[in-house]
Amino acid sequence: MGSVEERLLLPPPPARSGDAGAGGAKRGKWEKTYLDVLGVCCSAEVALVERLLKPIDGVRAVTVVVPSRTVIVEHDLAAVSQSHIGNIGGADPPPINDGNQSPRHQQGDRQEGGGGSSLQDAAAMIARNNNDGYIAVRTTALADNSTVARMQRLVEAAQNSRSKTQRLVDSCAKYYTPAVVAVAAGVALVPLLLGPRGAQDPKRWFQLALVLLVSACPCALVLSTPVATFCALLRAARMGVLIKGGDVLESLGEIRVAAFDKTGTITKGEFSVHGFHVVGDKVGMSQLLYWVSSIESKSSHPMATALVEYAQSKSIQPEPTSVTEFRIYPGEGISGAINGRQIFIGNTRIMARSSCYAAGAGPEMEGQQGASIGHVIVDGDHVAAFSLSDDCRTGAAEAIRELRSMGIRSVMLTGDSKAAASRAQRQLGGALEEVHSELLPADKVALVGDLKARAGPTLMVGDGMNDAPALATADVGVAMGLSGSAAAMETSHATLMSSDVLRVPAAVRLGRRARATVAANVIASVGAKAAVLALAAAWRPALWVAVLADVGTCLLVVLHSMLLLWDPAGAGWRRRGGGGDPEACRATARSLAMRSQLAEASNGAAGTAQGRRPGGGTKAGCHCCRETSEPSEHDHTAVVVDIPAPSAGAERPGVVAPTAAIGCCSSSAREACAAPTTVTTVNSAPRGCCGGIGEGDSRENARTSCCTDARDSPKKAGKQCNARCCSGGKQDTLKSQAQDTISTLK
Ligand SMILES: Nc1ncnc2c1ncn2[C@@H]1O[C@H](COP(=O)(O)OP(=O)(O)OP(=O)(O)O)[C@@H](O)[C@H]1O
Ligand SMILES: [Zn+2]
Repeated sequence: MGSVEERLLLPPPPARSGDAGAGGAKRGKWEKTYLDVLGVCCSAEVALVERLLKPIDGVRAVTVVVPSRTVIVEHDLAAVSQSHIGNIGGADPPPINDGNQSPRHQQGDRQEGGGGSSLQDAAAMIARNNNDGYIAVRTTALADNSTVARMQRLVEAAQNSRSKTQRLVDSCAKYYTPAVVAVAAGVALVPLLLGPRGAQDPKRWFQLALVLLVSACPCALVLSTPVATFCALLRAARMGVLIKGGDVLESLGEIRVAAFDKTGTITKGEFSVHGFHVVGDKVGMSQLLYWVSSIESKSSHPMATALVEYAQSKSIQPEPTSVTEFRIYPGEGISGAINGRQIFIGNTRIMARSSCYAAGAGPEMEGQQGASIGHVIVDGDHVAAFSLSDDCRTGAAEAIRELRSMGIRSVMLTGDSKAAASRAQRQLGGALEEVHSELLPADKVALVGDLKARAGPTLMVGDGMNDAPALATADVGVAMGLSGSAAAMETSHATLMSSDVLRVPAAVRLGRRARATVAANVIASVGAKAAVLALAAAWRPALWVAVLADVGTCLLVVLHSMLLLWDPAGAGWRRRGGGGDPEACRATARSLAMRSQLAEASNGAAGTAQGRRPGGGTKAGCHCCRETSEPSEHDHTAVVVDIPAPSAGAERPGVVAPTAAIGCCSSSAREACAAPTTVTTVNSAPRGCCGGIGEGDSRENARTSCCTDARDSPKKAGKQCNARCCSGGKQDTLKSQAQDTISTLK
């Protein structure tokens, strides 16, 4: 515990994203301070954090959210300052702010965070980009009222409610050892208590006490859960599912209901536009497509991509820079101002928001069975309607049927229209047991809560930012890692590293196997000890039998847990670096490349994008599967970013550049890689992807054979390059996830 305490008290490196920070949110007389404390990595440390913070005068409540490594301290600002709390909690002192945003936002969002540089740096930069001008800033709402902040609160509430059971378990555990020692001492002292008659055989009682102490040694019992969990997490990672911890695995095994988001989860999220019709004669088609595509190019919604492409197919080029006042209305659509016009695009809800009450979609849209209908409102006038649709993913129906065969109900929760939801249900052959449509993010949360109450432990699979609160509310939230939003990945408890929804039943099955393994381990370890004790009490206490049973059950538990690595589907024991699952490997590579792309997009990468194949993905080969992965038809997001090598000495060890990234073993980038290519650091790269690379900590360069044909050994190929095989994003949870994967794959 001492070392944990040290870690918690150590101020984290200021430049690292997500390590530490503090900020506050005013709650009347009381202040809430949020600390991102790197040291909190398991629930065992919750009690320690509470012990550190609760005794402070003026602190009313301390909540530790383990998954996000956040400590929320409610305190009286007059009695104890934020910086005092921050210092004790191990975070940088909180900066002065109006107290509206949690600092746990990642680097790009950390204006108020304790990262130490964002707000100052930003001001200096703006003052440099505007020497001769001036900047007018108008604040229209408190950050506390923003959608992101609201979602964050929903997420937080969901995560807080989960840690209570864990606390109960933790508080029981701390009484075990003292209790055993006390009982053993009692047994040893029995002869004294019994008086002269009992003292005849004090040696026997003493031996019995020793046997009790050895038998009570909970080695096998303690190993029974973590070893099984470790093996199951490794197995999950190999099949392309990143699970954020053993408790998630446990919950996976209990799932009774699976709720699926539609767009991007059950369906591909690749819309095609069926029709785009101008309503009235106020605006021409070209003008309209220009406005719509320019505004949509700022949105990450799958419909936006389709509308932009539709405009481009009509030779209209969007100009996102001409759009101002861009806003997203989750579950409704988007809005923006362009050429002095206020434009709203979305479903019927957005019409109400824009004070436009059109009679209907228009006769052109009639007969568009099962399509999603969208509307365009310009300065309060309904000027266009469009229809689009997308299709279910391959394997979605099979996944749902498989879940049903396991006794799990499947439900759809979608923000899309009833018609679009019914269309998906028809494509699935009516496999879903319930379909709920036209839901806002809060509706999804309520429905997940309802499913939990009436049907039992619930799993939610989703991809969008609008799914994040529901993912957090579910017993297990699973994000679509390949195409999903950062918010969904950040909030979820597990991430699918491919678009293959069949991994969902596979993960649940693994969760069940892990639970059964743990149960058998517990029974074996407790049973063996009970047998030894019974033998000792009934016959004679033999210390060697107790020791043998102790070591034997430990071995048994470990070997039994390792069976989880066995793939019952027939692939057997998969070795790292040879014969891995090509699809999982390929998917991991794609997803990590995608994350690096996201990181690049948000921060502005210092690098050049190479190997980008619009609509075709990147040819990627990974050592873990020893195969060169051909892109599938869905590999749209794959990207390879090679960072040119800096001049000698330019590399700065310890400088974290989370945006710097390269794709996984790109063959197409071979030439570029033949020249030394250096990635200074990748703080979340699951190095196992390329098998055998990446010794040392995450800041070191790895010399790998990434750029050579994946089938060739590094020596045979004769070319080596300094390269990180795969890079991840900058989120802290993703980082820890990746680090978990690295250690498991190691
Ligand atoms: N960028 C956009 N352009 C046009 N319409 C949009 C946009 N974003 C959202 N909408 C409208 O809002 C509706 C709800 O969006 P939301 O993101 O909540 O759910 P969804 O993606 O359609 O479905 P799901 O919840 O299954 O992922 C969409 O069906 C669409 O009609
Ligand atoms: Zn979705």
